[in-house]
Amino acid sequence: MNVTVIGTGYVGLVSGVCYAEKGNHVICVDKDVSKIERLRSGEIPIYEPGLKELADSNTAAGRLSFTDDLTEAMVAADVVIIAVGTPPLPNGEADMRFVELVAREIGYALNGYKVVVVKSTVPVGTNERVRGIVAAISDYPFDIASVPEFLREGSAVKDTLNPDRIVIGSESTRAAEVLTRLHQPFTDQLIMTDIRSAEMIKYASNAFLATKISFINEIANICEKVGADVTEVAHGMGLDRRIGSSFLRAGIGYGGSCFPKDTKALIQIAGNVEYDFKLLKSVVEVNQHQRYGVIDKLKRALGSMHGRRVAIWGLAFKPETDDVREAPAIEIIESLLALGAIPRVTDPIAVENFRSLLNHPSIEWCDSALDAAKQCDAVCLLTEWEDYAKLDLKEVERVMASPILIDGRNAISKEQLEGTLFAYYPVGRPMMNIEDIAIHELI
Ligand SMILES: NC(=O)c1ccc[n+]([C@@H]2O[C@H](COP(=O)([O-])OP(=O)(O)OC[C@H]3O[C@@H](n4cnc5c(N)ncnc54)[C@H](O)[C@@H]3O)[C@@H](O)[C@H]2O)c1
Ligand SMILES: O=c1ccn([C@@H]2O[C@H](COP(=O)(O)OP(=O)(O)O[C@H]3O[C@H](CO)[C@@H](O)[C@H](O)[C@H]3O)[C@@H](O)[C@H]2O)c(=O)[nH]1
Repeated sequence: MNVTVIGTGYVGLVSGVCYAEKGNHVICVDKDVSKIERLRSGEIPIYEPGLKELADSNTAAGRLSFTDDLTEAMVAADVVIIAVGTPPLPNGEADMRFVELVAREIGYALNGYKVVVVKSTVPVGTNERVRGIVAAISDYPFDIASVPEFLREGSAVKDTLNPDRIVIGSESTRAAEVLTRLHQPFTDQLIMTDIRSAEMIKYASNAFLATKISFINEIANICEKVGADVTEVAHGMGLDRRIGSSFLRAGIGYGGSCFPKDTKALIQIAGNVEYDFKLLKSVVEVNQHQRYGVIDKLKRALGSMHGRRVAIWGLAFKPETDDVREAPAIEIIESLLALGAIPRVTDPIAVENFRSLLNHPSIEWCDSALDAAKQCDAVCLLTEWEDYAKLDLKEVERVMASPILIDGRNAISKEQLEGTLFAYYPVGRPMMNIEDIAIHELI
């Protein structure tokens, strides 16, 4: 099948490469000419395990190509997939500008029957708007369908090639048949539904996962007060199949390009039909507050933060990605700067992206976790990179001014702490090594 994918962000690029991997001829289009040039020269602009190998082999096999010319890319297409961004507007609503512009471009480029798929995460009713925009421009026949994307960054290729399910929202038998043929090689779990339900499944799924995270974070906060261990609690809960063990890792809250934006968008979608989504509003509020637990623990350990050197391990919103969009690290570092502290920051791959978001003269950029810890009064682990869970903390302790470790992701093991004098502050678990007393009184 001939597939044209519009937008080469995470979703467009990964799904385009994976459609090619399943034997389709895929042309990926982006209006960002420099991105297309990089892709044509074999460079992958995002960090995503396994993506480059797959892109290279499919390009070499002649199944994958890149262009900035949408009209040319659509000539032979059976399916045209919209995968452009839907970033948040200041009021939380999704910004539909890019989707609507692409719909117009599709209208002008249409040259015969095609299935137009909306893969971007969009409010209910958007597919109908896209249909209206295309139909107002073109007389050629086409069908519209919603195929939301559920990939996670960092495991996007694996998720796309082995999805739990693929949701296909369509109201035309012809489109449903085309999209079944396109997606059957990925899974037997094809959920055929109407367009509005498909659009809603995406928001409801993200909102539910975000709810699990905020729920376990609140349980963690209570655990800290009553002396229970949230990792034990989550394990005990998760074994109940009705609950499930995933997305019960307590920490500093969710970030990334999806949960923060999609939860706020769903609150707005509900508000637009006069429904007050109270539960989801609390989920967002809990998440916003959770990151400041790191600052509270630092203050408890160090007293005044002015002039304190604080190492930050991890800037990305999660491991295995260089994406820093809505990363909790942003507000944590801003708070440290406001308190007069000196953040010494590091991340295996996200430093450059972070620097382009927040480049304050007081931030010290470091090459490694050990380098960042030098002469620091405390270390805060904000992203659970595997490397950090392997660090020799005795070595880290030696370079620090005082051995205080705030673990925002419960990533450090008991074994790592053994033989050190670290005051260890995890999330929702008992502290280890020394009593819960202010270190500044000791030193
Ligand atoms: N990032 C994820 O993990 C993820 C997962 C599931 C769903 N989604 C959803 O998928 C959509 C895309 O997300 P993303 O993270 O890939 O976006 P992104 O912002 O990383 O990339 C979007 C791309 O679209 C391009 N673009 C914009 N307008 C264009 C136009 N008129 N013609 C051609 N290209 C154009 C941009 O240049 C950019 O390269 C969003 O709605 C998002 O919510 C994202
Ligand atoms: O138990 C958990 C699981 C996740 N997180 C945090 O939640 C955020 C999101 O993580 P994850 O869902 O793994 O990453 P995303 O790439 O943002 O993927 C989510 O958002 C995508 C965009 O909509 C969807 O496609 C995916 O299905 C959905 O998982 C990250 O900050 C994680 O640190 C936790 O704090 N605790």
